[in-house]
Parts: sequence; structure tokens; C-alpha cells
Amino acid sequence: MVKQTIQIFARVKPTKKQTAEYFVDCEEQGGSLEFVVPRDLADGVINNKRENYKFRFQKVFDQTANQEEIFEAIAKPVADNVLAGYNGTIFAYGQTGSGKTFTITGGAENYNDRGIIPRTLSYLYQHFSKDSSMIYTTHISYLEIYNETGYDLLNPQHEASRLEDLPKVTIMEDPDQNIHLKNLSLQQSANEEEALDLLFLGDTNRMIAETPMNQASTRSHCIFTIHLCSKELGSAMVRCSKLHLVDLAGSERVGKTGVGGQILTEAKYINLSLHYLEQVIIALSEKNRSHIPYRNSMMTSVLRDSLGGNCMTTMIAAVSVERKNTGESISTCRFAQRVALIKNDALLNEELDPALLIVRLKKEIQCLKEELALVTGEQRSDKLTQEEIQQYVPSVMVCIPQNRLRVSASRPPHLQL
Ligand SMILES: Nc1ncnc2c1ncn2[C@@H]1O[C@H](COP(=O)(O)OP(=O)(O)OP(=O)(O)O)[C@@H](O)[C@H]1O
Repeated sequence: MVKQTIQIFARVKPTKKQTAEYFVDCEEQGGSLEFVVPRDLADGVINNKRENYKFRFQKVFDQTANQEEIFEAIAKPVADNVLAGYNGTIFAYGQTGSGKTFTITGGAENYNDRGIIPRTLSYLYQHFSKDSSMIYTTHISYLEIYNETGYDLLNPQHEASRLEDLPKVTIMEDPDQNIHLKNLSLQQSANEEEALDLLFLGDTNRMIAETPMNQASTRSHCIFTIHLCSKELGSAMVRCSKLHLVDLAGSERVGKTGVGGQILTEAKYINLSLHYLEQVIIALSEKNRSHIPYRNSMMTSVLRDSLGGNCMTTMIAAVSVERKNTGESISTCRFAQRVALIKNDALLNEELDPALLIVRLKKEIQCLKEELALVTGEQRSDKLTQEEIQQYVPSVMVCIPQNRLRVSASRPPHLQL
């Protein structure tokens, strides 16, 4: 088991507008981002008793940082852990327009603007092609959560013109408190091109379902998940890990944006789910808290493992240094400081391949039967007699836990969220 606190990074979005006074410090052992806010410029969001607000991060990327640097420093180490069999999550948090989507997905105009998702896919598939000692299988899912309802962005059957046209995804919890996402499709992708096609399909559904009146991307959370299984040739052990790449909704406070009607309802939901995320993070950062309120929102339920569970998690605080955004930027950095206190226990997700195990056990049974036949001189066929079946069924039913019977009817456990 690897114990690790959530790693936090900050990225400052480039701007030509007037900025607040801020300083970026990049030391060997982590960096810092500092804002200087003159007392008389307080706008009510910041408690302006102080003038200096300094926040520490693993590293701070200033305006000139490019997508390649972000991938190398933040996403590559996470991808390496996922290849080794650990779960990983990278989530971007920040106010609307602060660069979350640019960082996670990238800009569409320029190839160099590819974000973490396409670069990670490319990195993983390059690794697979270089490593001929392993067999890799990859599945992808893409979930959008809007107003507490989940939508499957990868359903190819639907020509969505509204978000509501996409299949709705619901949460189910089994008796062992594992979360299952009903209706979320898992698409196998054999190579980078197929994976990029899926990303494109999901992003297209995300955009088509958006109109000027319904800018869902600002107000929804999107979770792109790569489900990876690997097996050494000839080995019965299989490693299955998941990588969640998460673009959260804009974190700005409702009061400041002055919204109304439908948008206010949406904003309440978003702020409510980000509020619940904050509640989970506060509970996790307090010692001796036994109850963590994951169930309050769909997003915290889905990301349960990423927050204080079996996962190596990284947060990117997307920050705008434009003067008018100083309050929100400070609140984003404060949130990150809390997140940095959360400890996760990442486990190596390794188990015996059930199909191979069955083959192996069948062989063993056959050998034992042959030995028995030699000793007793009695020839036996492979098949049980009706009498034997009647005799053994009750014992078998007692030995198989009820939840096993249920789970086996749905997706295999390693492909569940
Ligand atoms: N590092 C960057 N370099 C160049 N352009 C950027 C950068 N970050 C963001 N942008 C541009 O700024 C605009 C807003 O960024 P983006 O859509 O990523 O913000 P966001 O935080 O995802 O907003 P929302 O919450 O509304 O989804 C986009 O046009 C994007 O291309």
C-alpha cells in the first residue's frame, strides 16, 4: 500500500489584462503563489485583514507554461502509477474561464495545445507498443454530471441536440458499498486513434448539448476515465487500474455573478455539489472524523476512491490573476491547501485472472480424479451424476456469497467505477 497526500499544483492562465500583484516562486522543494491585495481594494470576498496571501504548492506554473510542461510534471507520473496498477485521478478546480478545460482536454485550434487527456492516451499507447511482455486492454467511459444527473457522453446511438437526449446514468451501491454506474457505457479502445475518436465523440456530445442559454460545460462536471488491465504473458495475475481525468464545474460563488431563474437553479446545484466536495474534503482533513459525507452528491460518490481512498490523486488549481478575479483565485488556492491535507491509501489492484483461475482449477480437478481412479481402481467420467448434483448444490450455494451472484450478472468488478 502506498500512502500519499493529494498532490496540488497551480496553473496561472495567460492574460493581457491588468493583473493583481502576484509572485510565483519555484523552489526545488515545491513552489508558492502569492497575492498582494491592498486593504482598500477588498471586495468583500476576501477577509482583508492581511495584505499578503501566500500559498504553497508542489509546483506553480506561471503564464508562460505550455501544455507539454504540464503533462510532463503533472500527468506523466500519474500515468506511470496507473501503468503499475494503481488508481489515479487528476482534477482541475477553479472559476469559470480559468483554464480547466484547456488544461484537461486542451485547445482545439493547435496541435501543441493538446491537453492532459490526449497526451496521456498517447503516452499510454506508446508504452503498450514498446512493452511486448504484457497484454493490455483499455476501456473508456466519459460521464457528465449536470444538475445532479449523470449523462453518458459516449453513447454513439444518440444524436444529442440537448443534454437531456443523452442516456441518463444513475448510481447504485452494492451491499459492500461499492459504487456502480448504471447506463454508463464502457467502450473498448484498441489503439490511440480509437481512444481519441471516443474523446472526440464525448466532447462533441458535450458541445452539441450546449446552447448559449445552456452553457452546460461551465456548469457541469466531466469525468473521462481510462480503465486499464494488464497481464504478463503466461501469468495468471491481472492488474486493473482506473485513471479519472476530471474537469469540474466553475467554482465561482453565486452571489457575485448575479444570476437568476434557471441559471440560478443550475448554479445552486453546481455550488451545492462543489459545496459537498468541500464538505468531504473538510471531513477528510480533520482527524478522527468517522463519517465522510460522500453520498450527498453524485460527484463525490463517483470520486469516492479518489478522495481519501484507494487512489493517487492530483489537483490542479486553475487560477486567473486578472485583478477582478483575485477573490476567486485566493479562494481556489485556499481550497487547494485543504485538499493537500488529505491522505490516500493506494493499493496495487492485482488479482488472479478469473478465467485463467477456472482453467487452472479444472486441470487440478482432472489430475486429482485421475489419481483417485488409480488408487480406487474406479473409472470416473468428468460429469457429475444427477444424484451428486442434488447432493452438492446446497453446499455450493452456501459457499457463494449472495453479492457475488449479483455482481457476476453485471460488469466485472475491475470495470466498475
Ligand atoms: N494556458 C492557456 N493558454 C492559452 N489559452 C488558454 C489557457 N488557458 C485557458 N485558455 C483559454 O481561455 C479560455 C477559457 O478557458 P477554459 O475554457 O479552459 O476555462 P474553464 O476553466 O474550463 O471554464 P469553464 O468553467 O467555463 O469550463 C479558452 O478560450 C481557452 O482556450
